[in-house]
Amino acid sequence: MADVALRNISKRFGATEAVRELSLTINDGEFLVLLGPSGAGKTTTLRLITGLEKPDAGSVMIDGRDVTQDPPGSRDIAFVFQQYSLYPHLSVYDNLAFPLRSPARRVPEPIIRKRVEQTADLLHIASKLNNRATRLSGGEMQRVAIGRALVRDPSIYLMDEPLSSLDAKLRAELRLELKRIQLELGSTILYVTHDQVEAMTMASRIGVIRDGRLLQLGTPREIYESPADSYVASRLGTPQINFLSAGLLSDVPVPPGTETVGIRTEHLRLAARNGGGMIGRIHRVEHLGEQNHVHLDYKGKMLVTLADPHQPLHAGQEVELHLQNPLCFDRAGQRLPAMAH
Ligand SMILES: Nc1ncnc2c1ncn2[C@@H]1O[C@H](COP(=O)(O)OP(=O)(O)OP(=O)(O)O)[C@@H](O)[C@H]1O
Repeated sequence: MADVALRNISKRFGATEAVRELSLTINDGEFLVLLGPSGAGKTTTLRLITGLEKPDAGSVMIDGRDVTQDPPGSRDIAFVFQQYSLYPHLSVYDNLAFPLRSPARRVPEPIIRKRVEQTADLLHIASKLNNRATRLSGGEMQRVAIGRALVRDPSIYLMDEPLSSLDAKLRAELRLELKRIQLELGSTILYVTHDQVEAMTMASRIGVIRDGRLLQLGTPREIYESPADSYVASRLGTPQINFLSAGLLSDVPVPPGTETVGIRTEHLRLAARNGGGMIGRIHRVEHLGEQNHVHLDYKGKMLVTLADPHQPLHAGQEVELHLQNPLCFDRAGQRLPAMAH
């Protein structure tokens, strides 16, 4: 495995600036997740690393070597796509062996067998090695697709939303497995997704990307607790963070220059009316089993928060809102440091 670095990389397609002056280092053994909406430039970033696209400016470095002008085949990168790209007429075994059988590699058959069997064990598909690739469930196919990357020992694995075509249960299962495998093998992975749960659970660090720009890079905790701006704050957290104009608050100390406060569910406590300043009216309570989503109207603005299912709350009820350390943003949406206590 190796370090991979992008230095000030830009790529334009006609009028679209897909990637703008993006710099990023993926450290050896790191699981870095690029999180961003559709069209943010995630796939283009991966394609620039593989060499399938050439940057207009900037460079790609692998282990300190500038590979910007090198052809894709020489870069020693394994790529897992969104859709499983298996050879349908081949068995699972032959699909897994395929990357090792290229004439350039000349890997002896006994070593291929060993690598394929180890990989199949790792992915819990050892019993399926003789199946035709098409005779597998969606989850098994995607395991084989991931396995085809894992049989090799490249500088880096690039993964483009590899779990997005699976149902929620399989996604959750493979998320855990991918993380386990990455830790076990010490692999370097750059993984792109628009799914915040994948980013939060698997990443060593998350890079939040929008309109081709890297907005913030940090551990999941840093990104969640100390977002650089209101957009980054809105990318993580369920229910989504609520934004309120600072002028609507009463008795909540905020730093000078605060235009908007960001209220996550853990910043908001609902209580029975008892003379407090901020009164909201419950609009709807959604019962989700282990918790309730409470939608409430505060001065004409709808807020959504979580509440304990045992707390007696119902539509039409008036409650007090108690804010604890909400996030504060200036006019431009940049986060302001919290007030000293
Ligand atoms: N070959 C191309 N020709 C023209 N425009 C392109 C090309 N590839 C990407 N783009 C544009 O560049 C921007 C970034 O696209 P990219 O595929 O990198 O986004 P993404 O973050 O991977 O999105 P998604 O999550 O939908 O895959 C988009 O506006 C897209 O339309």
